[in-house]
Amino acid sequence: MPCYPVSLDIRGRRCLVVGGGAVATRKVRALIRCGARVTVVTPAASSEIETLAESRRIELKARIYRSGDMEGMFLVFSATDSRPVNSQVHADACQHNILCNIADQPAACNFTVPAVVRRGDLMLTVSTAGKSPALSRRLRKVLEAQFGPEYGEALRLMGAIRTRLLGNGHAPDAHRKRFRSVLDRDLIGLIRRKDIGTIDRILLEIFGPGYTFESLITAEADT
Ligand SMILES: C[C@@]1(CC(=O)O)c2cc3[nH]c(cc4nc(cc5[nH]c(cc(n2)[C@H]1CCC(=O)O)[C@@](C)(CC(=O)O)[C@@H]5CCC(=O)O)C(CC(=O)O)=C4CCC(=O)O)c(CCC(=O)O)c3CC(=O)O
Ligand SMILES: NC(=O)C1=CN([C@@H]2O[C@H](COP(=O)(O)OP(=O)(O)OC[C@H]3O[C@@H](n4cnc5c(N)ncnc54)[C@H](O)[C@@H]3O)[C@@H](O)[C@H]2O)C=CC1
Repeated sequence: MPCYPVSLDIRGRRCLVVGGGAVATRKVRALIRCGARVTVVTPAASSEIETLAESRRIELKARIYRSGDMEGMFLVFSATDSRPVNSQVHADACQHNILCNIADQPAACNFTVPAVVRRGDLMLTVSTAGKSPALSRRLRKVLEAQFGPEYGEALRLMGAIRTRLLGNGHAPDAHRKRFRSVLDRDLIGLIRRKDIGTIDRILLEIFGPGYTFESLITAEADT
């Protein structure tokens, strides 16, 4: 059965990470970057987890896992080196209906974590449904080489144009055509070459006065 892809907004949500080794640390790093409220439960933590706890960016419970740790969690990750502990976390998460990721048991995961390339708010992900993380990593590197920072900037520009157009009313058919034509005019290449003069001429032609690269790009902050 294929996996269902989603992009989760986890800002302010409580997430539990059981374990404090290399895999747990990778999960913690990704979670706090996306604004989650992270609790780590582990008797032995990596220095990165220790530092995050000291600066109060995460909560650290320096002990072995207990079923009660699951209470009130939005997502749960188990990355201990003990299969029975990981299985217990899985059983507890199932009982509480909480989505869980179990590091050593892809088949028991409700969700797996893909390899990620970020360019501003643009996110490219690779998943192999747990079959080959090495292949995910390899494809991530291919994507990284192919999609440079210009894609992040293009997204910022397209987002700003869209916000402004939608602010003036909905007209999906007309908007779709205009968005396609700006992309058809090699917007990405023009941004890569920093040819702002040509971009502004194209924007004027397609969207009319007031749509300049500089004004749009400064209006749109990455989230
Ligand atoms: C199922 C999943 C569960 C989950 O964690 O969500 C899972 C499970 C396991 N990983 C294992 C090993 C490795 N994991 C990596 C790397 C990554 N693993 C990631 C995700 C996932 N790993 C999920 C599936 C994602 C998918 O569908 O592809 C990435 C993409 C994202 C991230 O973790 O941040 C990140 C790359 C980030 C990047 O570089 O961009 C490497 C590569 C390396 O380090 O060079 C190796 C060694 C090479 C190899 O084994 O392939 C083992 C075996 C342990 C053992 O041998 O016993 C298991 C357990 C098992 O399979 O039993
Ligand atoms: N999903 C993935 O991307 C990968 C998964 N793995 C799997 O993930 C597991 C963890 O890998 P590493 O982080 O390298 O291991 P590690 O040995 O560095 O860390 C294990 C951690 O689990 C903690 N732990 C042990 N018992 C515990 C308990 N009862 N409660 C709470 N914490 C406990 C330990 O204190 C330690 O911090 C491995 O068993 C491996 O099979 C390995 C590589 C990649």
